Amino acid sequence: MVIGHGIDKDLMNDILDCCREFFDLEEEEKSEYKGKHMLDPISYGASTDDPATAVLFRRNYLKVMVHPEFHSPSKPARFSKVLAEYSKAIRGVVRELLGGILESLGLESSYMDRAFNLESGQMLSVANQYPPCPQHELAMGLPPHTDPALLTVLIQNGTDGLQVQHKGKWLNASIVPGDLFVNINDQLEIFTNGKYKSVIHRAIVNNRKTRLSIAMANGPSLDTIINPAPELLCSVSQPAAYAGMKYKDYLEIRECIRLVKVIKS
Ligand SMILES: O=C(O)CCC(=O)C(=O)O
Ligand SMILES: [Fe+2]
Repeated sequence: MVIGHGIDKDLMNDILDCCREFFDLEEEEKSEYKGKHMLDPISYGASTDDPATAVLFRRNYLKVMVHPEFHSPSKPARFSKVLAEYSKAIRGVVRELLGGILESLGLESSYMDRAFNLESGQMLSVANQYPPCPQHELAMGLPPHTDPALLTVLIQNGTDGLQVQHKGKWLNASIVPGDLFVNINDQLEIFTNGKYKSVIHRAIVNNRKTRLSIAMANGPSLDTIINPAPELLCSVSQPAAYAGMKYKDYLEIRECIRLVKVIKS
């Protein structure tokens, strides 16, 4: 949890309101964004659209690429302005956090631009809406997963539902409005050669209130290959435990694995 991050609370409430207003639009207005490919600049969808997730999962989502190119749905009217401002603020916090993480490993914070190409890094805004579900104990919002990027920064509308796996147990993440919940992602696990682990998490649903969360996923640029940092390796005691690949290929392989699961189910 990150507090004292300096992001205006009104801005956090505004972006949550904009996402809620987007989900409240008529279905025809949202349908132009129905996603086809995971690298579409804007994609809107529901777990019920996908045969693999239709029965068990209850989630609507809106994914928007906000960096290095900025995109935004045209409605609600102020969405674009608020999303641009919020993305910029999150990028600032992420730079600070990554700098601290690199220093904690004895590395220079300038690694961020050399190794991650953060200046042209891919940033994806993922808004998740989980409507109340009468049989909530039989359903789920999002299945257990790790996020593929470097760091994800999440906020929510005051209703909990995120769970994090720790020592084999699911722990509820209670997120205070105004705080930022930050997860380590796969590319950072690779870079640190497993010293920092990508966090396994999932979202559960409730039978009372709609939950809204916004996860800002901050990755390297799509062409970057992240390898374990040579400074953290020793050929005898700490050999590289991961093989790097282009971030774009990594994302595509993950998507293929997901689709294979859909076909098999
Ligand atoms: O809604 C949540 O709390 C989790 C969202 C999430 O894990 C994601 O968007 O990757
Ligand atoms: Fe996630």
